[in-house]
Formats: sequence, structure tokens, C-alpha cells
Amino acid sequence: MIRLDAVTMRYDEQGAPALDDVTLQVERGEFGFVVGASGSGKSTLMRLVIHEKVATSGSVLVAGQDLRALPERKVPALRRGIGVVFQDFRLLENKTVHQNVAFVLQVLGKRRHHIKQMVPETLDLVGLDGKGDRMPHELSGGEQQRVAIARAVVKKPAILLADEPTGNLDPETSAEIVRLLERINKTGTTVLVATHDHSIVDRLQRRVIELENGKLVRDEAVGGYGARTSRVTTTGGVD
Ligand SMILES: Nc1ncnc2c1ncn2[C@@H]1O[C@H](COP(=O)(O)OP(=O)(O)OP(=O)(O)O)[C@@H](O)[C@H]1O
Repeated sequence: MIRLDAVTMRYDEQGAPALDDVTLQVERGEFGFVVGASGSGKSTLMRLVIHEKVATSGSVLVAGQDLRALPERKVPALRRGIGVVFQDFRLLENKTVHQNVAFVLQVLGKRRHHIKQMVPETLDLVGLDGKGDRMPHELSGGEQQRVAIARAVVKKPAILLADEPTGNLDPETSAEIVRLLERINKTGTTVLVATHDHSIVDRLQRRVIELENGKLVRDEAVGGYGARTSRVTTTGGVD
């Protein structure tokens, strides 16, 4: 689903690379954490996958498409297939919960009856049933993140990328958000979560991809936040 081959990314020619010769692949339907200290390259990895940045060298394949060779006209279709969630929610403050989620489908030109069906269904999925008429400021942080997740998944993307989705939330709310991401993963969506949050990574015991100064230093099929002594590299088939 996502494959990086010897990917190096430099924001400027002189500086150290933000990603340094990274090779990894994430299969369709997988759930993985991307961990590492601040500045280790987690967000850069996500930016390459949504084609917001282009790798300096190496190749990035998403859903079988080599992003180096992706024509500009195909970028919107690539992004339609990827939902993104950030730490700071990024909701439209002057729109209701329902309108925030509906807006995504309106921009994609979906028909009214489709929007009318999908928005309540998605709000239900994220646990916001009955809160469609609230404004973002009338919601807790956890609820606002649920709206952001609803907005990311309402278009039924094959991939969901979450960059520090629990960074602004207390531990209990963080655990609920991660449970929601797991539920979305169970519907078949490939989920990658960049995080500093040790407790969620330790509790879930899922795949852990660890970056250090842009280098891939650990890729374990099952693991906690802290590095093990043996660093296992998982490899699998290509999608
Ligand atoms: N737009 C940019 N221009 C120049 N350098 C950048 C830019 N964005 C990131 N970098 C650098 O690239 C490296 C990796 O940054 P990145 O944001 O990917 O790390 P991160 O692991 O996501 O960090 P954090 O956990 O703090 O979000 C850092 O050294 C950072 O300073």
C-alpha cells in the first residue's frame, strides 16, 4: 500500500537529511506507529506519502503508484484516497460538526443524497451521534478530534495518516481516540500514526517504525515505544 525504497529527503542542500535512506513498506490493512524524537522525520514521512513534498532521491509508491512519476492531474485522486488527521484538529470554526464533515464531500462534488447518508453514518462511527449541530467550540478536545477523524474518513480513504493525533489530549481521551483509529483500521483502512505517546504504543503492541535523525532504526511487527536490543526488520509482499 505504501512503499519507500531508499528514500532520502533534504529540505535544503546543505542541511542534514530529514529522511536518510529509508526503506519500508506498509501492507494494505495494516496498523502501524511511527515513533521517534522530535525532528526525527515522522511528519516528513507523512508529507511524502500525501505528495506534499517530493523525495530528493529514492522512490515512494502509494497504492502502486510511483509518486516521482505522478502527473499533476493525478494528485487530487491520490489525496482522495488518503485521510489525514493532525494534532491541532484543524476544524472550520464557523461551521457545525455536520457541516465540517459534509464540506469534504461537497468539495469532492458528491450528490446531496450521498452526503445526507454518509455524514450521519460517519458521525455515528466516530461516536458523535446526535452532536452534528454543535459548533467546534462547544466540543471537548477529544470530541473535536473525533470530528477531524470523521472528516478524514468520510470519503472512505484506503489510507489514514494521523500525525500526533493525541498530542493535545489527556491520557484517557487519547486511549479512546486510539481505539477509534483501531476501529477504523478494522474496516480495512491502512492506518499510520506518528506519535510521541509511549503509553498508547506500549498498550497496543502493534507494528512500530522508529526513526532517529531521519534514519530507520527499528521496524518491528509487534512492539512497544522503547527500543529493544535486537532490531528486527520486517519485510513483506508489495501491494
Ligand atoms: N519545511 C522545512 N524546511 C526545512 N527543514 C525542515 C522542514 N520541515 C522539517 N524540517 C526538518 O526536517 C527534520 C525532520 O522534521 P519532521 O517534522 O519530519 O520531524 P518529526 O519527527 O515529525 O518532528 P515532531 O515530532 O517535532 O513533529 C527536522 O530536522 C526538521 O527541522
